[in-house]
Amino acid sequence: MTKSFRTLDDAELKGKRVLLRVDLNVPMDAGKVTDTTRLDRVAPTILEIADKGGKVIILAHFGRPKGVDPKESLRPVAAALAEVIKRPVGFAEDCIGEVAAAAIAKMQDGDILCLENTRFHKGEEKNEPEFVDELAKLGDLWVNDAFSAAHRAHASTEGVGHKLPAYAGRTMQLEIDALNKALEAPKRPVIAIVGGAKVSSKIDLLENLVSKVDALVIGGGMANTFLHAQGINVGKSLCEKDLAPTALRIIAKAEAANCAIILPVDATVAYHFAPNAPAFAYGLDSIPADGMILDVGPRSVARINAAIDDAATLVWNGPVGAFELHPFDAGTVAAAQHAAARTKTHKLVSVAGGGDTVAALNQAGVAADFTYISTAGGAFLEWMEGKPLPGVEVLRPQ
Ligand SMILES: Nc1ncnc2c1ncn2[C@@H]1O[C@H](COP(=O)(O)OP(=O)(O)O)[C@@H](O)[C@H]1O
Ligand SMILES: O=C(OP(=O)(O)O)[C@H](O)COP(=O)(O)O
Repeated sequence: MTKSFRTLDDAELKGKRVLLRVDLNVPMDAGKVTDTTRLDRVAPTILEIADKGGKVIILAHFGRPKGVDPKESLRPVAAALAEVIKRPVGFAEDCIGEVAAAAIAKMQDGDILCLENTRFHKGEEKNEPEFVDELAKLGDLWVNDAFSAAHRAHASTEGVGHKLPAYAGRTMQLEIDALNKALEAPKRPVIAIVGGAKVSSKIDLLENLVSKVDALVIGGGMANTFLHAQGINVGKSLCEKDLAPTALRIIAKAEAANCAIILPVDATVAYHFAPNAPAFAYGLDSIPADGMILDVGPRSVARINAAIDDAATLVWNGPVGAFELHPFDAGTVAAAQHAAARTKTHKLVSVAGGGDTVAALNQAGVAADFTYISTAGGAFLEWMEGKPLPGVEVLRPQ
């Protein structure tokens, strides 16, 4: 599949200003990167361009800021990237305009520069032509190595690819090859686990996913919206109540497609989100009004593990609990360990992806036991649905 793209093998890089789109949307805690998987994965592309004499100009987003927000700066991520690749990484406080142009003008061949969060400009997510032009004039060619952001038709993930010669980076190539290999003709039954907190941006894709998989486990923040839709009181849990009709539609579609929907049957509840906060297992008929569901409960874990036992292939995006803080990691860790053990005994092909999901599997110490770990979460699920990804399509020769 990747043969239909131009890759770094086809690019003349020496002396060129290479706009390199990567995904630096890494998990952070108190200003420190807590999982470097996405940085590790883009390192080969950065080093190859630099070593071939290109000027590496990194474009990336971080979080979902509304305008400029110092809390969502890429500066600490650029510093972490420098540690990973063991090379200096410069930083410019804007991704367009004079600040960016001046920093690029100072670059020598082989230098690496990270530009500030592209999402500080509203033109990024809107893919505005003026913003695309501002980005495009900073480079001679564009390399897309952000498979995990390829489902976004944003200026830096798609727009610039129409303005400059476009190439796939090494991670982009590897991801598509590996996913094709693992999932092109998946062994059935296929089970998907979808959790996490990005409810509104991921719920729609469940609608198509239910026709591709035999069972869908819904956990994490995503599950709360489904529970609420079924009339269950979820207290103060993360829940997007306005999406209840969507959740009910997905349940109906799953029934029509013969896809089993596996929702939590109990919950781990706390009254505040803090390390080692007192936590209690509740049945779904008795979630306290002032409590928050922060993990699936023990009976739900047993159900998830039994569903994994029935499957030949697992795809997973989104932790089933707020795994960053103990004890709310219990459900995710237990399911991850169970899937890893079955993969090791060749009973399961397991593919998991997403910035936080991979961090959770690393935390559980089992990422290496999975068949394949993708950097992508939402993009991987959209790929799974068979949807064209804008950041991939733009790489195909016109
Ligand atoms: N019940 C829950 N309540 C609140 N947050 C949750 C819950 N379950 C999971 N999360 C959060 O979901 C986040 C990950 O979601 P998401 O970004 O969708 O995953 P990924 O980055 O793997 O694609 C984590 O920060 C985790 O704490
Ligand atoms: O972290 C990402 O996706 P993921 O949460 O699906 O793994 C990507 O950087 C995309 O981020 P976005 O969902 O804010 O566009």
